[in-house]
Amino acid sequence: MSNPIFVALDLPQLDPALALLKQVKAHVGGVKLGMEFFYSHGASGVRDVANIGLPIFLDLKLHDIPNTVAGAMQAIHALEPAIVTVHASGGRAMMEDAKAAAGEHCKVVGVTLLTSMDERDLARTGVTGSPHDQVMRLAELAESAGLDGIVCSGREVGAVHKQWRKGFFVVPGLRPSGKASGDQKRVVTPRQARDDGASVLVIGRPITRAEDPAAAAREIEGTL
Ligand SMILES: O=c1ccn([C@@H]2O[C@H](COP(=O)(O)O)[C@@H](O)[C@H]2O)c(=O)[nH]1
Repeated sequence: MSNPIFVALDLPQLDPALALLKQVKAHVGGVKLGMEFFYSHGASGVRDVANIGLPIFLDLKLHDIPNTVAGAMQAIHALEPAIVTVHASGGRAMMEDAKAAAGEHCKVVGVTLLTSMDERDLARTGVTGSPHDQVMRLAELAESAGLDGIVCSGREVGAVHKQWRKGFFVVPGLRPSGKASGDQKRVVTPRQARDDGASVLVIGRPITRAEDPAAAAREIEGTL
């Protein structure tokens, strides 16, 4: 099995981000670039990262009307991302149009419920029920819209995997045992998520903020 770890390169400066990626490259299978990276360094920053030779996951969490999201998907074709995110709560038509506009080799996955949210946070948005129920509901919607998979926490991935056998499941909110959760609330270990059916393990700070990022990535890889 190829390495499922995608390191989340949430760093404000381009050169240190590229240097860090070169250090950890041997121990990860891809790189995840989110809003912090994209808004700071744009398409040219993405190309600089792509030159290092790892698959690119553009975690832009698109969420707008269908026409606008489809236009954004077309605009990022040239960057040849392997994976792009949209918010599943943007609705079925938005997800259908996002998938239709994506490049042939680009997986489109729907963010269900952010891993930084628990039941109380969800209730404050006006949604009653558990995070588990909300993830299952949005997973069903994403599948019916033709997406490749979803983003969910490791607490739900086992159940979603049973319901959507061919789905592609991206799991952030991962912490090796004993490491600080920070702002993440629905947390599991990388090994647990992998055993429960995660296709991609998104790991940021446990690697990028480690004293020795290459050693941290190697250690996590060794637990899988
Ligand atoms: O529900 C979600 C969706 C996306 N993320 C992203 O994953 C990484 C996690 O970083 P850590 O430093 O390992 O906590 C980050 O880039 C988020 O934007 C998420 O955490 N949860």
